[in-house]
Amino acid sequence: MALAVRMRVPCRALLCAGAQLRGAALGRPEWAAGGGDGARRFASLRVLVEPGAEGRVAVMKLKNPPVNSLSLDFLTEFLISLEKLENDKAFRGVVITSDCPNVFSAGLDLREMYGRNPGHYAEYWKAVQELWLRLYLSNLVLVAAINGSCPAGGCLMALTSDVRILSDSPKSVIGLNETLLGIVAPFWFKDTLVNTIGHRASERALQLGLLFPPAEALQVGLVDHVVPEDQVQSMALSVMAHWLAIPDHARQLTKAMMRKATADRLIKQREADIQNFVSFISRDSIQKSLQIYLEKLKQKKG
Ligand SMILES: CCCCCC/C=C/CC(=O)SCCNC(=O)CCNC(=O)[C@H](O)C(C)(C)COP(=O)(O)OP(=O)(O)OC[C@H]1O[C@@H](n2cnc3c(N)ncnc32)[C@H](O)[C@@H]1OP(=O)(O)O
Repeated sequence: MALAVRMRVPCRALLCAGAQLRGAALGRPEWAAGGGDGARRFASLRVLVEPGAEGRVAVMKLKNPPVNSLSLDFLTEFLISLEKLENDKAFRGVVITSDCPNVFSAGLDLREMYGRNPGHYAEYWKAVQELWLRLYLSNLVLVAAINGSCPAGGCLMALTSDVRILSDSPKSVIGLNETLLGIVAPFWFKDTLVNTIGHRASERALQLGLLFPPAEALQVGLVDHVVPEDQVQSMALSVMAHWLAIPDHARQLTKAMMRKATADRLIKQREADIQNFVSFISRDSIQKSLQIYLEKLKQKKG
């Protein structure tokens, strides 16, 4: 138990207080609790949480259209939802999936990293760190039901889960493609990938910014199952049942033992990591790369 207690993310209360303040400033929180069998259902603008069939599992649907990019507001709502679930002893597991067609998450919101001021970059990066720490160290069983494309920060988020199920569709590519944008995946992105697929495969994937199609993602170990699109959620729930058959305390302590060193590496240097991000992202050359990438995304439509 002591280990589980030590694993709690520091400054969590502080960030959440900040998150709620942000919400209030934006006219939130707008949590809508359901009645009847939906007593434990709640929703914010961008995150919908409903109980799965078995009651002990929640299904969290990300709905920040069009592509679930991880904006600061979205990250804030995501964190609050996760904290609610962590604190509700009724829940033992969460399936994370997308409410946006064909996209699980487009990753970090490029508009939060382009043309803003250093204070904004710092606030944003702190929220990104917090979400990663909270997901990576979660006591809950997390299953990512990846029902669409899953680049960069989307992939990072999926990699924090205990199990990944990917839909078998040409759109469902997954990977840390940061180099394609002219940016560098931070060490904790890299560590999370290495812990999943090993050093050599990570080195290749990171340098080339590979986005793996389903069969290759399965082969390299980036995902655990590839299933037809309409079976992603049912597969996630069935895998969840298997994981929930293990006593929580033993599973949680084992998870903590496996992940603590990786998380501690960031926890010990959070502030330096924020400063590093701010100075990197503020560089003219990086801003130029992001501008070009954003323009390419827009042109793709025309
Ligand atoms: C030490 C320093 C370290 C720095 C490390 C920084 C780390 C960054 C990690 C990241 O996550 S960076 C983000 C990387 N993400 C991507 O490369 C994905 C980009 N998006 C896509 O490839 C596609 O959008 C998609 C996800 C495959 C979906 O394609 P689809 O055809 O369905 O939609 P689009 O028409 O492309 O997009 C719709 C709409 O959304 C905008 N958009 C897409 N992705 C993002 C994003 N990540 N952030 C902000 N906005 C995004 C896109 O521009 C379109 O906007 P419009 O206004 O409707 O034209």
